[in-house]
Amino acid sequence: MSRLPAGAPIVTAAQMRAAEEAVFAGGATPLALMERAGVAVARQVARLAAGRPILVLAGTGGNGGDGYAAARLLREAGCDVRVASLGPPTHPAAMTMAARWTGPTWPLASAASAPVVVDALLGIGAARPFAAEPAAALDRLLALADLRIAVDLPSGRDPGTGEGGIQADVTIALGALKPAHVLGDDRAGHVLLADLSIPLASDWSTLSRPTLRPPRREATKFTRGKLVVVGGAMAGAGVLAASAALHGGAGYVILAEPERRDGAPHALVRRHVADASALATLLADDGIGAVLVGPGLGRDEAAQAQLAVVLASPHDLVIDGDALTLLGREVGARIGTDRRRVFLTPHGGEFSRMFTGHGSKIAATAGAAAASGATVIHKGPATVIADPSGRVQVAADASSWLASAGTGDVLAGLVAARLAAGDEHPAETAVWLHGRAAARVGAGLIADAMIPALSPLLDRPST
Ligand SMILES: NC(=O)C1=CN([C@@H]2O[C@H](COP(=O)(O)OP(=O)(O)OC[C@H]3O[C@@H](n4cnc5c(N)ncnc54)[C@H](O)[C@@H]3O)[C@@H](O)[C@H]2O)[C@@H](O)CC1
Ligand SMILES: [K+]
Repeated sequence: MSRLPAGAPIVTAAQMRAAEEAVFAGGATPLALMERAGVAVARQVARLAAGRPILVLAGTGGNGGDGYAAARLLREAGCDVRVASLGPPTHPAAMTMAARWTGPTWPLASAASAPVVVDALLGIGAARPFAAEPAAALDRLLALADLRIAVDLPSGRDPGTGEGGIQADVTIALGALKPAHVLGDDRAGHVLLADLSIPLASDWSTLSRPTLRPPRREATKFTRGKLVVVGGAMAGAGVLAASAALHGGAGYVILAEPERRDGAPHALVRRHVADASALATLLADDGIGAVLVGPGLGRDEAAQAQLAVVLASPHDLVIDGDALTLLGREVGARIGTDRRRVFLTPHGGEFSRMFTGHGSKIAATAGAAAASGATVIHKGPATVIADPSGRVQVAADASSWLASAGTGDVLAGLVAARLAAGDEHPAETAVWLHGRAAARVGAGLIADAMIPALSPLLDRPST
């Protein structure tokens, strides 16, 4: 997935149409807006085609209209352009754009291939799968192309969920990103955002770049963020989370472990906590900024007892891994968010054990945050962060090498560190640091290697 613009709004197809209507109410015509789309598409296609012949596949609706407009502009600019048409346009502005196109036009079924194919068949109005004949012609033309550029969406892709659709190398999102540009598989290819000057308001956006500041001059190790990580049966998970917390900005990290253990990092304060009552004693400390429970916790009775103690404490919490599975459907009832902030960091499986999500991953995560009162960091190829107020940020361009054991422990440790340190947006900062650290480590990353990559990011937030 490409590097998407930071902090860019993400809108549903319905919101996009409403925003367009507002532009029309303000005096712009649908034809003028379609021309803007055509200009944006033609500019990108000319750049990417670099002189190669171009075949524009034009549908019958607004998406096809964008295609006819782009084809005309490309031809005027001297490019070798042909159009393959799905049929006569039915959309009024598209009819005008088709009439203004005077270059060579073929029916889709009999069109000759070209090295650059521009897919302007279906956008946000895709209503059903293609019939057999256009589907076969499309497959043939796409297979023979060197470069496939989708206008607004790869045709057939569900704008809300990112499911289905043709395979594109580049997708030019028109006016705003839709969920399909950040969710689903990588069939949208490299996503470019074309600004059509359409005013938009949305609670959903791509992840913003965080504001990272060094500790205040008067900071002490305790005021910088005192964090307790509740370790469990799998010792490594707790160490990874606690190490990430130390490198991610917490001033004082205690790892509470069921057995006496030693080892690096030596900055980590290790406490032997034999049972739940010892944990309760450790947590009876007002100076604690946050508690992380879950990484390597296990799911046995001892783990249940530890989790109950953590939930009974008054501290802000990050709940991850096994602890999420232990909470299951009871999560909302058990976490109690009226006196504190709670962050849940599920992957897809853990999410579905807690919540009965509806709709796209964005909608389901927003629903889970509203229902539980917690901020939900729903991990995966696209990590969706939803807080209970309805605000959603999506990190969709993280390295696929992150699909590796222990990277979740690192993320949980980072969220907890930022929470303990008083970061206003701990989840967003943590996900950003996590993604950038993975990018720095690169191919073949292992979770341990991410940890030393974190500190330089705190120092140079713009990298
Ligand atoms: N978002 C924006 O601000 C703008 C959007 N425009 C374009 O307009 C598009 C939306 O236009 P529409 O609402 O007309 O929708 P589309 O053009 O995406 O699709 C609707 C058309 O395709 C046909 N169709 C649907 N499924 C089909 C199938 N399986 N096989 C064959 N035909 C099928 C429908 O009968 C209809 O004619 C956007 O995606 C974008 O490309 C631009 O023109 C202007 C600005
Ligand atoms: K398209």
